[in-house]
Amino acid sequence: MSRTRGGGRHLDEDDIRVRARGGSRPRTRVRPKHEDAVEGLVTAVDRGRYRCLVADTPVVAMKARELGRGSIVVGDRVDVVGDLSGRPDTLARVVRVKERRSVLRRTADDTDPVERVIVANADQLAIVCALADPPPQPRFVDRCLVAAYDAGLDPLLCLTKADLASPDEMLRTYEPLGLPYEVLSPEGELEGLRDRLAGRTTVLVGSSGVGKSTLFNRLIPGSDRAVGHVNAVTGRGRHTSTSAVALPFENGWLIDTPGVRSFGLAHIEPEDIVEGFPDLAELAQDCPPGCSHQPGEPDCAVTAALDRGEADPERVASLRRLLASREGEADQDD
Ligand SMILES: Nc1nc2c(ncn2[C@@H]2O[C@H](COP(=O)(O)OP(=O)(O)OP(=O)(O)O)[C@@H](O)[C@H]2O)c(=O)[nH]1
Repeated sequence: MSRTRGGGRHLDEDDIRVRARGGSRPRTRVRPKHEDAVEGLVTAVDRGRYRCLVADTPVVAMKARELGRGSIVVGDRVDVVGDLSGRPDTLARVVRVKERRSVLRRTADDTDPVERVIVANADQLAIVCALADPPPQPRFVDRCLVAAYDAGLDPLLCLTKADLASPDEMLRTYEPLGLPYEVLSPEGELEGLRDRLAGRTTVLVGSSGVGKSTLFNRLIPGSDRAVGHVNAVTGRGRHTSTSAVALPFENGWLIDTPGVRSFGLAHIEPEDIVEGFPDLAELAQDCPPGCSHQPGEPDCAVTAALDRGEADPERVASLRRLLASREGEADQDD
């Protein structure tokens, strides 16, 4: 079996056991080569069942045994065989997972080395943060940014409840990062946000109460987030709040992650965060190995450039904040 860089597996001919010539009886069970497999997109996962969209038909599938323990997540492109009619009580089989373009991961907490893939093949991370009720949570935003940089997703800041408070302070905080953002209120236009989402695969994250469901339901009226999750895979009323669900939106996909309230970042190396700041990454090449880039760190080339006036102080401050959030020093928003 060959493994691809993104963790996908392809079966090749070595994987198919060939009966030695000269056997007396023909095999009764021929292992299919899956040449007839059809490509599908995983839109929901629930306890070993994968809802896949196959040529516009929603099909429920299980994982073929030969795929072993490797995970299949929402956003995966897969090859499916078997009953693809989508009729109730039919079950197809996922036989291949295609190479992933991107992988959004989290660790359960900052001390847990086990990383989980949450979503595959997304290209944008929409970080939903309220301006009031609950108060803005810049540290949550920072952690999401680190996860986005690590996954290679473009971050998008969605500031909700602008009818309750001004976005100015949050915008000042994030201005040095040059983040795209949308300021949203109940009666306000959604056109700008729609444009940013159209044609892309966007994962939405936000902590409880920030208005993520409200936003989802405005963008996709009738999607009824909570009920949607329950029915997406099994058609039954079971609560599946921890798994992601992809919904089609304007030639792209919106992926809701109801169970993801924060990102454990233990799997992320500080260098990966610095890479998110190309201007500072170049300077950091002259730092000693393992440099924290924090004030007082000996021989830090970033600090030296800052002192010479050759580094943007706001960007250095942002980088330091994100590095600190990786260390868990700024885990909780006040
Ligand atoms: N004033 C104001 N209230 C809002 C806005 N958006 C959402 N709300 C309210 O905020 C509360 C929380 O909204 P939800 O959409 O349920 O928030 P959520 O992020 O999905 O939270 P969970 O359901 O806990 O995941 C609800 O009472 C909404 O009516 C907004 O733009 N302005």
